[in-house]
Amino acid sequence: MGNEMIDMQGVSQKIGKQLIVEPFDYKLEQGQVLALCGGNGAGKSTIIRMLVGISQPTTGTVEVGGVKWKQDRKRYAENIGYMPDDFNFGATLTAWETIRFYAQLKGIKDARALETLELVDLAEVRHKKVAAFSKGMRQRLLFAQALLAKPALLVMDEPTNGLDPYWTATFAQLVLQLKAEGHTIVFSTHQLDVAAEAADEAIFLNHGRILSQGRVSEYRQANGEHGLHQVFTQLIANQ
Ligand SMILES: Nc1ncnc2c1ncn2[C@@H]1O[C@H](COP(=O)(O)OP(=O)(O)OP(=O)(O)O)[C@@H](O)[C@H]1O
Repeated sequence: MGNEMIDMQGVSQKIGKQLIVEPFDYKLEQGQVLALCGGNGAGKSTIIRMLVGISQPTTGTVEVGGVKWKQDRKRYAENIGYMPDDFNFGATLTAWETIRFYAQLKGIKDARALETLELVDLAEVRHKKVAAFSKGMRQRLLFAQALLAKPALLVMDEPTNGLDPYWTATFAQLVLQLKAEGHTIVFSTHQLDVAAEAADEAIFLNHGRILSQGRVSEYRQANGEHGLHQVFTQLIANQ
């Protein structure tokens, strides 16, 4: 048996009569970074929701850290930190009150809560209300929330959405830093340059179908500097 953090076998998702994600198999080893790449409505969030256990696949099985959701939901969830897309924190709370709320839910000490805010450069503004935060600052708070418990698997849906160029580049660096600390990371993105910089593997999706999956280094080797853009454009053109 390999050292897999994620093992998805025969996974698909149907909503009503519509096949949202076609059946696929995928394994990701511990300590690796995966980027889910695809346009609007490709199925990225649907795969992420199945991975974190918010929704169950119509067919197939998902294992995280050797645990199936149905076997042991608590242990399954304990492995995962999740940054959803499109999430609004309670706007009446300050950033500090917000992160402490999530920390206390998980039995995490204040020192760690502060450390995560420092990591996303929000410690100094932590006593400001989240209502006064920009979209990018809220994204960074959401990122901090996902990191609180130092999860073995960090799953992020469109994490760079709303981030300025500085924070987009910083995000890629943070992913590499977290990888070096041993985390396994999955994130979805429209930004192929972020995928190229931070990911070891990429999955290209379109209309719920995986068109290609492979090592970023191999895509780069085969297609040069603009490897991922080239692959994506060709895959869509060949559809
Ligand atoms: N609850 C639902 N009911 C019906 N259709 C759904 C539902 N959830 C998702 N879909 C459809 O499934 C498809 C995939 O959606 P999904 O949100 O996974 O895409 P995505 O790749 O994350 O897109 P985006 O980049 O726009 O966020 C879309 O066509 C969407 O309309």
